[in-house]
Amino acid sequence: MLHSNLLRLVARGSSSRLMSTATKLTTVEVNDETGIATLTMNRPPVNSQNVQLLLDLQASISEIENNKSRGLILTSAHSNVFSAGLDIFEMYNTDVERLRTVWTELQNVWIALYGTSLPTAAAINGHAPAGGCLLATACEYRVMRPNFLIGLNEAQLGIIAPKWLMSGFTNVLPKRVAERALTQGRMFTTQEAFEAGLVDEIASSKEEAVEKCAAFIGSFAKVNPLARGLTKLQFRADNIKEFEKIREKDVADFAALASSPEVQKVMGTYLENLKNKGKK
Ligand SMILES: CC/C=C\CC/C=C/CC(=O)SCCNC(=O)CCNC(=O)[C@H](O)C(C)(C)COP(=O)(O)OP(=O)(O)OC[C@H]1O[C@@H](n2cnc3c(N)ncnc32)[C@H](O)[C@@H]1OP(=O)(O)O
Repeated sequence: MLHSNLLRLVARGSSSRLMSTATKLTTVEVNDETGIATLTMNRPPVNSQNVQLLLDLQASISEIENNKSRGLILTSAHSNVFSAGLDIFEMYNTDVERLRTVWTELQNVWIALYGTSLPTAAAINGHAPAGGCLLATACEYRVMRPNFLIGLNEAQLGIIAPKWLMSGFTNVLPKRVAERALTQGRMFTTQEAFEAGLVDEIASSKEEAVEKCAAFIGSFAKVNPLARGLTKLQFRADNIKEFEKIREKDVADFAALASSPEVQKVMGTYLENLKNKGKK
């Protein structure tokens, strides 16, 4: 009953409050009737994850946890990109300390999202490569618009994704599909992602994606939130424990790898290709 009431309210497009926007790069809006918070990334043009966006995401997740929201929907303010992953410009031609900060803040966002007891869902309204896919797979449910791409393409960039970064991905895909995709650095189309189980539903618009995410969160309306949250965290405990054991070494390993001349060269070429793409 509660669940169907919730769905009706969602469908009617009930009013919502814009909470503190934390900063300029994310906003949090709580639907007054459903109590579900929508966290929107807004760093034009592609929500590439620089340190500021990563810090703002953490602040917004904490805000949502503290304001008694019933769940969190992550989405993007842009029409064709959910998030382009880490800001490669911020990692290119920089010092080791900056690289350590970038990676530490990426870890912090991931653990905040993966490890929250709140119900979480991603309304993937555009491309979601690398760090974009990481955020989407840290959530419990994914709804994606058609004709976009999602995946962990690190292998194509000459980078080995650490285990924690793969864990959301490997949790939702059969092992052999995940292994092949990760070793190929494969980007899935929306349809392929749906067929493989990487996304749960396809929606024709962002609004529909957000509604479907809200319906997923609404499906827990009759479940005790404490029992739900603790059950979720038991499922995730092994990944979280393993991550906590290696997190400092992982920062050092990333900074050493990303600052190496070979990887800096790959980044330079990659950035050049991205810039030239726009001129073609
Ligand atoms: C080499 C990396 C080495 C180490 C890092 C290890 C860590 C890995 C985790 C990561 O997250 S790495 C990031 C990986 N991300 C990607 O490979 C995505 C690259 N971007 C794209 O494929 C496309 O931009 C897109 C599919 C996301 C969107 O395509 P479209 O809508 O056609 O936009 P444009 O390609 O024209 O891009 C617009 C604008 O944005 C800039 N940009 C795109 N992605 C990034 C990024 N990740 N970091 C910084 N900047 C990015 C792009 O250069 C364009 O800039 P203009 O100034 O030319 O407008």
